[in-house]
Amino acid sequence: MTSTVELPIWLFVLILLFAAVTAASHLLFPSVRWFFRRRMERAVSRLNQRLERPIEPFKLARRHDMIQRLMYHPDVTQAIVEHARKQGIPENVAFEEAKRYAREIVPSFSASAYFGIAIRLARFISQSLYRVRLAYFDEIGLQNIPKDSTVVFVMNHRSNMDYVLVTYLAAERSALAYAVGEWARVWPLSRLIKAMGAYFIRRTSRNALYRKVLARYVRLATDGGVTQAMFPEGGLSLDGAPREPKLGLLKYITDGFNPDVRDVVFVPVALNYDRVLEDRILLEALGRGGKGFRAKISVIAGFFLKHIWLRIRGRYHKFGYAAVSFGHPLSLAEFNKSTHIDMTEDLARELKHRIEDVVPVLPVPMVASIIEDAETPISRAAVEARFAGWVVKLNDAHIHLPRDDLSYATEVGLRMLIERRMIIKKNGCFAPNPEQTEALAFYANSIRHLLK
Ligand SMILES: CCCCCCCCCCCCCCCC(=O)SCCNC(=O)CCNC(=O)[C@H](O)C(C)(C)COP(=O)(O)OP(=O)(O)OC[C@H]1O[C@@H](n2cnc3c(N)ncnc32)[C@H](O)[C@@H]1OP(=O)(O)O
Repeated sequence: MTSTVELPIWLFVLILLFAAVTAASHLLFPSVRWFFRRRMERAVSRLNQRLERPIEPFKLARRHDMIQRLMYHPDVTQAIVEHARKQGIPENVAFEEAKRYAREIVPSFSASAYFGIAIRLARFISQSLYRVRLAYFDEIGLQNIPKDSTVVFVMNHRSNMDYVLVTYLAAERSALAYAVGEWARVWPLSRLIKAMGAYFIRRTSRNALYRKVLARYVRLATDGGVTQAMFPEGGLSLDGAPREPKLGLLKYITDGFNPDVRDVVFVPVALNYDRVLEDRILLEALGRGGKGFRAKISVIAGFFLKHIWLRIRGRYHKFGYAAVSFGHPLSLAEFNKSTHIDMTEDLARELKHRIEDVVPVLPVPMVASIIEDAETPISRAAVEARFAGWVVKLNDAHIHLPRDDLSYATEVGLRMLIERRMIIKKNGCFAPNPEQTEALAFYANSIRHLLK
């Protein structure tokens, strides 16, 4: 063993390199990974002390383990066999296909990314664009949600600001795992969204294997107590009115629901705005028969650059009020006790009802509906009088009157609608701008269901 070996330098260097890589992968990397995991666990346990709903161990599980759990679940294994038979492909090929779906769906939550970056960014963006208000908050209902239940926030979808606002407003309570459509599955956005703990879903996928993997993941996350957030409408409202709910995710949550394991509590969330950032783009899509929501990067960049320039020149105004309501929670265990022909459908209808009930009534939507309903041009005093009338009639609804001042609220509504040329002023009276009737309707439609 003591004899010397003569080696060419390049071979000696190669041997050294292999030794270094082996040492790193077997010694250094695992200890670095252990170090960072310990650090993350300490950070999370500190976080959990202040969160109302602590981050669940399920969410912190290693992504690889979660994918394995999904892949070897009997339901998924059976779906793989069926898929292979139907497609006439070998089972290992079907297995790899299912694994691809699992990798696409399963997030890799990072508490530091969520609480360190996203929450701060969400607060900054929300407060710099809007006067953010909490319209209605069922304090007692939310406080009485059992700690061991799984909470699912179900919300209406009016703008991409929805999840920014709700993430910011729910920050003290918990980290929300959103169900995100395929539109966001572009690198690097997809990595960021997975780090937020959100999971990707495909809409209109007719692939039974994919849907089985998705259904199983939703089941695992729900049994794991993960606080979730979803938009049952399945997409942004194009005309401003609430859309019919899609049933898939709700079905995946109710299928196999066992109240003895863990209750599921749905929290209805309703959002409304004096100005929806994407309103023109949504109306364009509506004009194209709802096909394709086209938000060009150049348009978005131009929009923000214009407002940064206005801010530099001190002429920037926020986009009015943005309000969020947290409605009366629904316990699935309780809901399950009453008889249902189609539980999922009944559940979807009840949640839609609870969301719509608490949609915040803001100055612009209210003034827009008053002017849209007026047969003839209407004076400012008449607008204010009708506004006052609705405040009385809608005693259950959540009318946000800035400064608790009806006259000021009327002023805000009229000013913003004039500035955006959705209404015109002639001889002291206000009327819809004939070229902007859809835009005016877009805001009126958000509360139309309350003005019945
Ligand atoms: C800057 C700072 C930022 C800070 C921020 C931080 C965090 C930020 C994270 C990002 C956050 C982004 C947030 C994005 C927000 C969106 O992307 S919203 C759009 C995506 N979300 C959704 O679509 C949710 C609602 N959609 C669904 O539930 C849909 O059903 C699904 C699951 C997508 C599937 O849709 P689909 O393919 O059209 O199929 P669908 O006909 O609805 O039916 C599906 C299932 O429902 C069943 N079903 C249908 N009708 C019935 C019935 N009556 N009874 C029972 N079952 C039924 C069907 O049988 C089928 O079941 P399976 O055969 O699969 O078992």
